Amino acid sequence: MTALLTIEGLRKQRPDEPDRSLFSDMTAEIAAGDRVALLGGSGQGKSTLLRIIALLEAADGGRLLLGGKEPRAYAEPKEWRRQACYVAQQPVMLPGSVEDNLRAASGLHGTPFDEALARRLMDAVGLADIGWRRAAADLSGGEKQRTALVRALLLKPRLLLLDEVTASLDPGSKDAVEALLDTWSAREGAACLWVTHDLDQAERQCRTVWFMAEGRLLEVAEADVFFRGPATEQGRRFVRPDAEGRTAGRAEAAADKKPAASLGAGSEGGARA
Ligand SMILES: Nc1ncnc2c1ncn2[C@@H]1O[C@H](COP(=O)(O)OP(=O)(O)OP(=O)(O)O)[C@@H](O)[C@H]1O
Repeated sequence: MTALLTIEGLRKQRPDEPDRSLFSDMTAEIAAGDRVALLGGSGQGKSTLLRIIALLEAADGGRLLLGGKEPRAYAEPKEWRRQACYVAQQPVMLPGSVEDNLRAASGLHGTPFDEALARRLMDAVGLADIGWRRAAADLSGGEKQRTALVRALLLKPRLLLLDEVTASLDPGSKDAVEALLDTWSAREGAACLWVTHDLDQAERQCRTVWFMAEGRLLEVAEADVFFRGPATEQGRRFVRPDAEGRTAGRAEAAADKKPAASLGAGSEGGARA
């Protein structure tokens, strides 16, 4: 079966030092509906890789295929980006109101705006009471982050590129977003590629880990195998258990499984084949 996303020998030079690679020889695949955590220390190029996959930045070598097709086989980059949607850590709100932002995707792609779904999604991320006429620029960082996520989900992408999407959220909102993405991924068959520094979140949300270190994809492993014992010394140092067996990135209270989000009646309508 054709992978949803294939990256082959991807290479990126460092923006500040073009003679040195940021990463090279990145080869991996994501299947439809898969959930992958892209882990690694700060500055490895995780966000850069997500942005390359979303065609927001160019690679310096290698190939990308989405649904078995290269970017040039798509009529326009926006058609690729609708299917492989990047959700930024620092979300950019478009000028105008919350509603303008929620309607942006349908405006761009000429598809009808599903207001009922937008309301259910805003409810699921804890923004049921936010006024849609409010200026989007005035929202708090966490409100912007959740609005940007809902805006992305309304596109019904096949691949969500999630760049630390819960980083500005309080614990309750973070749980709500995780529960929504759980439900959404199962219901829509959307694959998720998570960049997160929260190892508990990675373990809860993902079946597969891609571990980046030393400018390469050093390990691709099932998440439970990786978290039980990384295959490389670099991986073991990254996971680094303390005396109680926890790792540096783990929040103590976060080990419990979170309840699934309810999207209410009618949200099955957009399920993909
Ligand atoms: N536009 C840019 N100009 C100059 N340097 C950049 C630019 N974008 C990224 N970099 C550099 O490229 C490297 C990789 O950045 P990137 O944000 O992709 O790493 P990361 O693994 O996501 O890091 P973190 O975990 O800290 O978010 C960093 O050294 C960063 O400073």
